Amino acid sequence: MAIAPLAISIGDPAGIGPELIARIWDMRRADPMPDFACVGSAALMQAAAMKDGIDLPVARISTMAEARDAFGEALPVIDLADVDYTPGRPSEAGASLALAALDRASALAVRGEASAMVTAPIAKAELAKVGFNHPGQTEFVAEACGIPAEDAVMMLAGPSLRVVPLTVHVALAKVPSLLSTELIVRRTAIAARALQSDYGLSSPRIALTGLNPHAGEDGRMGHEEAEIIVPAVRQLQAQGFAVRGPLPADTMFHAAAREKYDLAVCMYHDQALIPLKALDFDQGVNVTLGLPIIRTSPDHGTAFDIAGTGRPSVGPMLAAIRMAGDCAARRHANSYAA
Ligand SMILES: NC(=O)C1=CN([C@@H]2O[C@H](COP(=O)(O)OP(=O)(O)OC[C@H]3O[C@@H](n4cnc5c(N)ncnc54)[C@H](O)[C@@H]3O)[C@@H](O)[C@H]2O)C=CC1
Ligand SMILES: NCC(=O)COP(=O)(O)O
Repeated sequence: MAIAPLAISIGDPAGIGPELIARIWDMRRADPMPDFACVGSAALMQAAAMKDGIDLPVARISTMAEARDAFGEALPVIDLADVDYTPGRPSEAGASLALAALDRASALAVRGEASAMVTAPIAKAELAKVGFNHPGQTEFVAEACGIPAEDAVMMLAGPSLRVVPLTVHVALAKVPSLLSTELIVRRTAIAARALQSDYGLSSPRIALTGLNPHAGEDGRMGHEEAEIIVPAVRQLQAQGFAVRGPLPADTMFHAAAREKYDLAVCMYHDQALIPLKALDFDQGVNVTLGLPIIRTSPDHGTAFDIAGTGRPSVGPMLAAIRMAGDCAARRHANSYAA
């Protein structure tokens, strides 16, 4: 049986999502990629493409089954609403479209009508104005899948590095109280199993960071390492995972250090995302591990400052589409091998 197309949610239509989707579809012949459908607005996609100098044929579809036939000649679009295209100027109508698209793309993936979902960027503050009450798309998709938000693990991956932030969209001051041995073990084990099943790493090597400078320097600069992280490392090792740490975060991202692990599990958002974006911004993918479905996203946000200028790089969005396609193909092959 053929693999179903991907569903791409349009993201905030005032951001760079629409022009990236249009440009990537336009590259499909020169640079083969998985078939996909855009969930959003057909007229808006055409307006974004035109501003980018692309003559974009669209095929309004109602089922994903129609997307495969259409993809070669037109961008398949599940047309949810007609919203004005005003790049760089977010609006409530645009945020409502972004939310509706995220919701529909999630449903398509959960029902298996899409082989994976790729989410173009949203602005969390804009979506909050129209009732979005999740910290990010990760938690929204987890809920759509019926799994607890704690079990949806964010990983950012690029050619040089993979990172998991154990705590994500929370104030830095709250991080120490949110970290626990249980949380570290649970989320690291989910990430390790996903690397085995979806990324073909039979025994992923995982390095855990410390929380404090120099991983606490024997308790002189903090106690979280000894009290929380070391017991987690021991438990994970006892479960058979190739885990080591806590390592000082400042010295584990240089080239030689990165060769010693497949995944860095970090204690908070910026500890993970700063090295990833410094090294791999233009090919960085944000993927949610631990879900029954596949969900990826580019590592960047809405970039309102350059929306509609033709300047945004397609690199991260294209990498997110390719990774979703690769993971879907691996799951498809595994389901036949089972
Ligand atoms: N996957 C998602 O949905 C994400 C959403 N966000 C949201 O995006 C909004 C804006 O966040 P910022 O911190 O400003 O990050 P941002 O990633 O939107 O922009 C940061 C800088 O990178 C540039 N940039 C971003 N993507 C680019 C691309 N493809 N090509 C060239 N340059 C690019 C922007 O022009 C800007 O100068 C926030 O509301 C945030 O919540 C942020 C990260 C991920
Ligand atoms: N910093 C990563 C980010 O903002 C993406 O979050 P999410 O919307 O994918 O949960």
